[in-house]
Amino acid sequence: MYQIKAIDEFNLSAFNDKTFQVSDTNTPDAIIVRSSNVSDQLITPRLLLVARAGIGTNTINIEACTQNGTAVFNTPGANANAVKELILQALFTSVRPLQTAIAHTAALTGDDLQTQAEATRYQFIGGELYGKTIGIVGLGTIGQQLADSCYHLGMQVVGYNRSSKGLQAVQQLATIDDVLAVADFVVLLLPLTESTRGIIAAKQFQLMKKKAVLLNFGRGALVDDQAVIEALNQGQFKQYITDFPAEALQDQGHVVMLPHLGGNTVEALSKSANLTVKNMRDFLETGVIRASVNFPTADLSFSSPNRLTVFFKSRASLWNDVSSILNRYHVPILEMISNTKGDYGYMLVNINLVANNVTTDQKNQLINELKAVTGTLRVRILDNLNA
Ligand SMILES: NC(=O)C1=CN([C@@H]2O[C@H](COP(=O)(O)OP(=O)(O)OC[C@H]3O[C@@H](n4cnc5c(N)ncnc54)[C@H](O)[C@@H]3O)[C@@H](O)[C@H]2O)C=CC1
Ligand SMILES: O=C(O)C(=O)COP(=O)(O)O
Repeated sequence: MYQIKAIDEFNLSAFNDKTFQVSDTNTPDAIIVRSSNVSDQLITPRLLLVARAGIGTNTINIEACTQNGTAVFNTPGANANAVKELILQALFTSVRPLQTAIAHTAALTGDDLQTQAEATRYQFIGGELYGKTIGIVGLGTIGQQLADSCYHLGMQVVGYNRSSKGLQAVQQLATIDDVLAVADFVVLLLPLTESTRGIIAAKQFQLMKKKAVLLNFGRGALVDDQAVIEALNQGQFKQYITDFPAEALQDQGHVVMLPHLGGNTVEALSKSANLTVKNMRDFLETGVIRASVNFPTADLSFSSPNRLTVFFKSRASLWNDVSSILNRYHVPILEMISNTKGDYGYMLVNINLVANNVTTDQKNQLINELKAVTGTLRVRILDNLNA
């Protein structure tokens, strides 16, 4: 029975069956998590997978997981529309003073509210997004969806991504600095990695238009908060809207903080949770990987009573070593698939232990011999639950 540990709040009813047990153990087989930190202490030899319901994996030590033979999953695209809509809402709110206008209207007293409201509405003259330039830094799933929406709103859309995307709605510029120099609104939608940490700092603010608004929906640490405060104080740009609150930014003028709301819609949470459960079940029960952060894709129909799965650091004669061990145990290979991702590989091998009279002891010996093959990082033999 697989022990599943949930680090954040989840509805785990999908895991209450004979195969899975939700548990508070510190040595789980699988972890399900949102944005919380996954402590390295949980990456034990027993840990088969970490499933991130969401996209950002900066709170998971991916390298340690890979070396431990632990697959890491996330849910690409599941919350993209939610984030896009929140950014649009933030953009609209940044050009029309809606909150103050609503508060002002609510505070009016007397008989003729309409006349009073119209007499004072000049205080709330806003601007339009139409015709303005939006610069999107990070043209992944969210960035592309945002670019399309902004294009259809009549905005000029420029963007930067480390790889060229060939997008119709976006004029892709060569550097982030090029984007900062021309944009009225800059939206950060990068993942947090060693190369993106602090990517927007003092030098970048000097390039921005004085009336520009910076919207950070990627991660707080993409931006140097102290430099934000200084740049705003010096009037180098107009406003910082961030989905990642920080003490340094509290009570600072021209800073708007949201409590990490981007993916927080019923629809996005449900899509992420469903995909997470599917990723986990597929991998634990059949070894199949449709999309993982660190394991290669591998999908093979589980048409045999048993299946061997091996995650390994690629090496020329590894397959020869694995197949000769299977031969020695008289286990024929019925079907197999092997794929690589970077330096690592993953194979699914359909086998039949029952027909070949392999005892439980022999099966355990077989697993130990396979684990001893140079380069193997995780070896599993699965029983076909539908056989
Ligand atoms: N505020 C919120 O609640 C949410 C925030 N996010 C953040 O937004 C990020 C993007 O999300 P998605 O678009 O779904 O992910 P994605 O993986 O589809 O897109 C990321 C894009 O960034 C590009 N990129 C990576 N490193 C780069 C670099 N150094 N320079 C330039 N481009 C680089 C990639 O090529 C890719 O196009 C996530 O990693 C996460 O940190 C995502 C979802 C919700
Ligand atoms: O998917 C992401 O990267 C997000 O930032 C959303 O995270 P959450 O699941 O809302 O904690």
